[in-house]
Amino acid sequence: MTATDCQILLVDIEGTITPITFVTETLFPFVLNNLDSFLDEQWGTSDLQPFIEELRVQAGKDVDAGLPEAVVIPADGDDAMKEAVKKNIRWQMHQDRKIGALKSFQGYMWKSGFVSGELKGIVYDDVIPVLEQWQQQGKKNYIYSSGSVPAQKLLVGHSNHGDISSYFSGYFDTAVGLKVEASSYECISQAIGVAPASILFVSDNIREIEAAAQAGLKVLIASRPGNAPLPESHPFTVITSFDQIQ
Ligand SMILES: CSCCC(=O)C(=O)COP(=O)(O)O
Ligand SMILES: [Mg+2]
Repeated sequence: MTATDCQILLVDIEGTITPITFVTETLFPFVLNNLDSFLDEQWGTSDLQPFIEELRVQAGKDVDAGLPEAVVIPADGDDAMKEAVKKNIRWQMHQDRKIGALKSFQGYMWKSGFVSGELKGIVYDDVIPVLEQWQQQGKKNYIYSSGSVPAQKLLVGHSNHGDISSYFSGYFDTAVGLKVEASSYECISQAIGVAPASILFVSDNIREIEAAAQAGLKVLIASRPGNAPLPESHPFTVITSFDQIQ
């Protein structure tokens, strides 16, 4: 079976359909630059509360796991807690952690930026015709990213190509498991209701590609400007543009 025999195109975001620089030079600075004022304004609101609780629970796990420099978040709700949350987020973002609690919070902060138009998701031009073509052929496109599902929807709903969400039939984040674990791809295959071999996964991260291949998915590595270098030798096909998907 070749890639075009697949029924499902499952794409990563950062480094695959979106430049890494958009994430590191636009999305992440938006959080870091607005963090203090955002938390000062939103502190105590019921909308913010679940995100803070998720961060607090994760901080407890990080401390228990003995992570160096892990920042404890107290449960008292006062200024000390707010300052610990700020410190915790900065610590996690400094390490570019792909942890659900951080990703959910980032997505919550990005919402105002995408809705106001200050943020516009960047999607490579070569991606759009392929999404369109797969859909026209009765196939389906999905996203699997470490970014939270709400953040994924914001990015494709407010992109440089307009609202491209109609090309996507569904979204997965690390709620199904880490992207470097084969079981996550088995979960996705079950959730979509197709055999792993009918799914083509495209990602810039070779560890994710290895995990997906182990689960039986077809895989392609995306090599985009600015992506991390790949090992000299590996068994996978590399594409530099989505028009090479065939
Ligand atoms: C709107 S998704 C934001 C990008 C992000 O935070 C991220 O971690 C993307 O990771 P990926 O799994 O898509 O490489
Ligand atoms: Mg990626």
